[in-house]
Amino acid sequence: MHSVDSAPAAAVEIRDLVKRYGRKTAVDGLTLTCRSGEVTAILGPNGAGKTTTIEICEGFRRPDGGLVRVLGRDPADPSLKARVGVMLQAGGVPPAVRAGEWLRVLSRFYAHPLPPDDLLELLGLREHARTPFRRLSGGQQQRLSLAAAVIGRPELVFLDEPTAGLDPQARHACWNVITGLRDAGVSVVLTTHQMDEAERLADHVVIIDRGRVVAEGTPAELTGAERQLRFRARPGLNLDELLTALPPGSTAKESPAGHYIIEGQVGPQLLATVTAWCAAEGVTTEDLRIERRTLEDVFLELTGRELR
Ligand SMILES: Nc1ncnc2c1ncn2[C@@H]1O[C@H](COP(=O)(O)OP(=O)(O)OP(=O)(O)O)[C@@H](O)[C@H]1O
Repeated sequence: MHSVDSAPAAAVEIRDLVKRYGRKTAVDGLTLTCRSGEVTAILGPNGAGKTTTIEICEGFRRPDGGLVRVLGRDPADPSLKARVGVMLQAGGVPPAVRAGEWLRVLSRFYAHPLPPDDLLELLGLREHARTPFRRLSGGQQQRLSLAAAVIGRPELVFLDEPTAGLDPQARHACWNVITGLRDAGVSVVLTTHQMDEAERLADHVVIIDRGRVVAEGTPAELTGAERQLRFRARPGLNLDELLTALPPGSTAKESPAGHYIIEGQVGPQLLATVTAWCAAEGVTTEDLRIERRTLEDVFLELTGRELR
């Protein structure tokens, strides 16, 4: 029996979401689930519909179609305010307010806030506690926004490109805060177009392109455990012929044009066979390497385009 009061199985449930801006369809039938207690990364190139999707979940935009449930409720439900953390862009902070003061003010709205000083320390902002918001650098303002999103110990946090433009040290500080949230059982939904961020942080990765989900899974599921041989060469190589030279069970594909991927028992023997075949065909290879697939590769293979 389904009870209305039971805890939702999913932190966020999105079904057949559609959002149009005039004639432009930004989100085009998107379906995804963000599980409770997990970090879900929504990964996609510029304009894929990530921000639109997340702003609909935050209750800032209304969808044109489909269903969105956040902690089992409509995103506009006012009771979500105390339970959901949102990382706002700089706009929400009074320019003259000092960083530490801002966190202290916000913390008073919550029953069990995180200590503001701990957050400043974690995010490398301790020396800037007395700096007015307008005097903080862009990256410092961004970290303060992250602190503001999590200070109320929310059950769920939405982070739209939380580390875009940060230097490596600040990025790591943000990653630590995000993994700390997950360890504390908080559900995190973040958008990114940085592969390493998704691979590093996410339990579940949803790759979107042109407003639709093109693939999803754990980073390991998406990239596969297998190693592969990759190289670039002129487009249109006769892969059927190459396959006859390779051990049974090997696969070879060209995706996109001029980019070749061989999978199977990837080792010295396979490498030698491929290079010998290319030499016999008069094919010059570039960038020949054996490696695990990255999310970047997955995206390129799925869409034929680079992620950035
Ligand atoms: N307010 C708006 N009015 C008109 N078009 C919009 C508006 N907001 C977004 N779009 C368009 O909708 C599409 C999806 O935009 P969105 O910002 O959701 O993508 P994104 O994946 O977050 O991209 P980015 O990584 O660049 O932030 C884009 O083509 C964008 O130009």
